[in-house]
Amino acid sequence: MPSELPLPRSAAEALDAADPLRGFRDRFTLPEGVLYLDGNSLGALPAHTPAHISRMVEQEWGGGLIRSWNEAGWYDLPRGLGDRIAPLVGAAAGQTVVCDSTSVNLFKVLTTALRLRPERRAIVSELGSFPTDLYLTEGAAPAHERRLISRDGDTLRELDELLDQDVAVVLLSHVDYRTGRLQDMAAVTELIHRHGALVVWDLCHSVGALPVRLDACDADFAVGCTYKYLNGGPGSPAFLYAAERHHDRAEQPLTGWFGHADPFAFEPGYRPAPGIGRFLTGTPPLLSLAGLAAALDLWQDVDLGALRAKSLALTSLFLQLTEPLGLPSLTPAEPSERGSQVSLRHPQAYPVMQALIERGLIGDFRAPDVLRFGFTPLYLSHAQVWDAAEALRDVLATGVWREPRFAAAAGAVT
Ligand SMILES: Cc1ncc(COP(=O)(O)O)c(C=O)c1O
Ligand SMILES: Nc1c(O)cccc1C(=O)C[C@H](N)C(=O)O
Repeated sequence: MPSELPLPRSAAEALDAADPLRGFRDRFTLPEGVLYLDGNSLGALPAHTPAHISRMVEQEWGGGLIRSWNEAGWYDLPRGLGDRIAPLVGAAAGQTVVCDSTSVNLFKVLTTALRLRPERRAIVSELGSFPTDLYLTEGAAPAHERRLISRDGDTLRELDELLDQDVAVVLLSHVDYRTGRLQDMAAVTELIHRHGALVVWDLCHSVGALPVRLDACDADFAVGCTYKYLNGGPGSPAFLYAAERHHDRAEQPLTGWFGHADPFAFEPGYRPAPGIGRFLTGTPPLLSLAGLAAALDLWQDVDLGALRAKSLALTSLFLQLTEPLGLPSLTPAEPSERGSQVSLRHPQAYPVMQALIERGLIGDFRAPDVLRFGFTPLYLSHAQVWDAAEALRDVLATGVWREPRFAAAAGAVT
C-alpha cells in the first residue's frame, strides 16, 4: 500500500482556483467535516430550500388554503416543473411532467409503449440494472417474453442480436447505477428504432450529472429521479418524458382524474387530457414539489457544458489518485463512457465503506463488493476529491475497517 498519493494536494487546489463552478458550493448547506460523495443517491440541501418550503407552507397553505390551487399555481406545477426540467434533459416544452415516483412512472411509460406495439410480444432490459427497472418489466409485461442484455458488454452488438420483429420495447439506464457506465443514447436509440421497437430511458443517474439530449436522440419515453443530482430533497417526485409524436395515441394505465381532459367536470368516464398531461394520475405532493422548485431555481444558473467538464475532471482525478491502491474499477476508464461516479471493488466493501463514513467520507456500498463514490460538480471541489482519495488510502493502509464495529448490520439501508 503506497504511503502517499501520486499527486500533492496543491495540484487539486490549483484546479479549484480555475473552476468556473466553484461559487455553487456556497449555495448548499453541508455539514462541516463531511466529504459528501453520495449525491448520486440523495442530493445535498440547497441553502435557500428551507425558506422556500417554509414560505410555501405558511403563505400558500396557511394563508391561501384551498385558493392556492389556482392563486399559487399549484394545479399547474406538475407541468410547470416538467418544463423547467426539460432543458436539463434536452426536451422541448410540453413533453415532461413531474409526478409520482420513478418506479410508478416506469410502469406508466412501459405499459404505454407496449400498447403502442400490441402485435409484438417481447421486452428487452438489462441484466444488473437497478432492480426496480427489472421488477417493473415483470409487472408491466407479465405475459411478454423477457430478454436481457448484459451490463458490461457491447450494447449495440448485443441489442442487434436480440432485436427482431417481436420486440416491442427496450428499457435501458442511460448511466448504470452500479458501474457508472454511460450509454450512447443516440446510437442505441437509432438501432432500436431501426428494428421497429420503442425505447424507454432511465435517466436517474444522468439528469443533473451531464447534458442529456432526448429530443435530438429521438427518444420515445424517459423517466428519472429528482432527489439525486437535482437535489430536490428526499423522496421528491420523479419526472416522466414522452415524445410529442406519441401523445395522441398514448394510453397510460393509471387513468386517474389528474390526467383527465376536464377533471373538475367530474364525469363518470375517463377521457385523457391532450398532450403530456395525460400522464398525470392523482393529487401531486405539493410540499415535495416545493423542495424541487427551489432546487430548480439553482439549476437555472448552471452551464451544462461546464458541469460535464468538471464532472469528468473530478472522476478522472479520483481514478488517477486511487489507481495505486490496486482496487479494480468497474467504471470505464474512457471519460466519454462514464457518468459522474466511480465504483471500486473490494472484497470487504461494506466494512471499508463504514470505516470511511466514520472518518467523514460518505459514499455507499452496493452489493456484493462495490465502493461507490458519486461526484456532484456543484458542491464538490478537486481538493475534496484529493481528501477522499487520502481517506481511502489511509483506511486501507491502517486496516481500521477490520474492527468489529464496521461489520454489516442486517437490513440496514445502504
Ligand atoms: C436507475 C434507477 N432507477 C430507478 C430508481 C428508483 O426510483 P424510486 O425508488 O424513486 O422509484 C433508482 C433509485 O432508487 C435508480 O437508481
Ligand atoms: N431511493 C433510495 C432510498 O429510498 C433509500 C436508499 C437509497 C435510495 C436510492 O436512491 C438508491 C439509488 N437509486 C442507487 O443508485 O443505489
